[in-house]
Parts: sequence; C-alpha cells; structure tokens
Amino acid sequence: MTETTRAGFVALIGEPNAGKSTLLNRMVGAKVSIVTHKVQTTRTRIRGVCMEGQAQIVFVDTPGLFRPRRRLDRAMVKAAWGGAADADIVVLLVEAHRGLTEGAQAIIDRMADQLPRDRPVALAINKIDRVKAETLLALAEEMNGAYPFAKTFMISAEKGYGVADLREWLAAELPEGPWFYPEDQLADVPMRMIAAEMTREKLTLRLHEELPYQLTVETEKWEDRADGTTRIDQVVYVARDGHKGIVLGNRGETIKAIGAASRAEISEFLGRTVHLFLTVKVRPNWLEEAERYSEMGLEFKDGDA
Ligand SMILES: Nc1nc2c(ncn2[C@@H]2O[C@H](COP(=O)(O)OP(=O)(O)OP(=O)(O)O)[C@@H](O)[C@H]2O)c(=O)[nH]1
Repeated sequence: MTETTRAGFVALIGEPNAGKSTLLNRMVGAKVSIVTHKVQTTRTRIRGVCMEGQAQIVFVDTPGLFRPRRRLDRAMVKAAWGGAADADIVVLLVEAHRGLTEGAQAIIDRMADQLPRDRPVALAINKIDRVKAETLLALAEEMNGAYPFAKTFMISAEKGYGVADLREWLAAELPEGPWFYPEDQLADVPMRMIAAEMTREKLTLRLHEELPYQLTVETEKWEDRADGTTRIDQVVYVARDGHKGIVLGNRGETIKAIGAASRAEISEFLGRTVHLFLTVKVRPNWLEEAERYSEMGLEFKDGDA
C-alpha cells in the first residue's frame, strides 16, 4: 500500500530582515524548482518547493506586504494578504533579539483581521543564536498572548537550528492530496542556471519577435562577496553580428533595461543585493553546441533567424 501524499501552500511572512530568504534557502536547499520563477499568480509568488517524506511543501511569498507607501502599494498589500489567506499554513517569522516590535504587532493585528480563524499560524522565533534562553521563553509567552499560534518554533535560519522540526511539522499539517509538481521537476537546479534563465526571460519579454532564435545566456562568474552582495557576470550569446545590435539596442539601451530587470528579479530571489554585468558576444557555431545546452536542461529553439 502506498503512503498518503500531502501537498499545500505555506506563506512565510514577517518584517523585512526577519530572515525569510535565509529560512527558505535552508528549508528548500538546492532543490529550487525550475518552475519557481515561472509560476506566478497575481497574488502570490512561488519561492520554492520541497519534499518532506511524502509531503510536498510549496512556499509562497507575499511581495510588498509591509511597506505600503502609496495608494497603489496599499492595494498591493491587500492583495498580498489575500495570498496569505489562501495558503494552507502561515508562518510568522520574528527576530528573537527584537521581540514583539511595532511592526510584528501590526502584522498580528492584520492576521487577526484577515485570516480565517481556523487557519493554522506557526510562530517561528528566528536568530535564537543572538539571545539568551530566558529572553526567548519570555518572548514566546508574550507572543502567544498576542495571537493563538498553533505552534511555536525557536530557530536559527542561519545556523539551521530547529529548521528540520519546523519542516516536519509543516509537512504533517498539510492537507492530504496529490502533489502539485512531479518529483522529477524538483531536480537540483544550480542557481547559476536559474539566474541565466531569468535574464533570458527578460530578453524574451523585451524583444518579442525581434528576439534572435539562436540566443543563449550563460552565467560565467558568480561571486558572493563578504559585504553581502553578489556579483554575477553573464554572457548573452548570439549567432550573428546583426543580432548583437538588436540585443544591445540604441546606445546600449536595450541591454541596460534587460540587465536592470533581471538584476532586480535575481536580487529578490536570492534576498541579496546583486550586481549584474551583461556582455553580448557572437558565437557562430552555436547550433553545434545546442545539444550540450539541452543536456544542461536549457531550452532552445533551433532554426534560422
Ligand atoms: N544571527 C542570525 N542572523 C540571521 C539568521 N537568519 C537570518 N539572519 C540574517 O538576517 C539578515 C536578513 O535575512 P533575510 O533572509 O535576507 O531576511 P528577509 O526576511 O528575507 O528580508 P527581506 O528580503 O528584506 O524581507 C541577513 O543578514 C541574514 O544573514 C539567524 O538565524 N541568525
């Protein structure tokens, strides 16, 4: 007899800097789904998918949740809360050393207002490596007085403490049902390749039918710097000189805009500041190498442009 499968959505919420990206990377690990950056609804964005036993946990992000400055932003915040309300489980991440801040309280007020009563919300007190045990217990008590959390976890996303417990709990809490993604789509996809795919996507969006068929993007260099930023160098390969001009655009405007859009997306995905450098090069024997790319899992279209 096969074991029951479970699947569902988990929304990770918290103030900026609470450690959402760090926790996500910890839980999902290298198994970032290739579908991640493509599947996007208006309300939520899928940030990662992981398997825990027979359960498939899909982590969703609620972009622009807590910094509504203008009217438009306020509308987005409302939509983002809709995303959290749609999730099967919500995890509120707070920072141990900052405690129940004004910002965290505002989120709790919103949760009380917007989430259905029976929606399980777990509290994850993060960065426990920065505080003493007594402080933690007092904070857990205070937080649980402010909201009826289904469960409290004390974790360090950075060091990995308590993360496995949280993952196991999430898996057990998810509803029974078939997986959303076939397991083979959750292959280990190197971040370099995902970043290249993001740039390629921006090229497609910007150039539409002008896009040269024989075009690939490769990440040549990746440097995580000590200051917390990442420098990424990518090359856009085209098959002909004429195509180079199309990609560069008038005075380099096209490539500049593509670089800016891709940088923003990669940055958000990684949760780090990214410096992206794009170069356009001509590589005439591209087709011969096409097979190599398909082996790497990259898409390409053949045919003459
Ligand atoms: N000491 C310590 N630092 C942590 C821990 N988890 C995350 N951090 C640090 O906290 C900072 C913010 O982490 P992020 O994961 O970028 O936070 P975020 O919630 O995704 O932030 P936004 O993208 O601004 O919403 C980073 O410098 C992390 O290295 C932890 O468990 N302990």
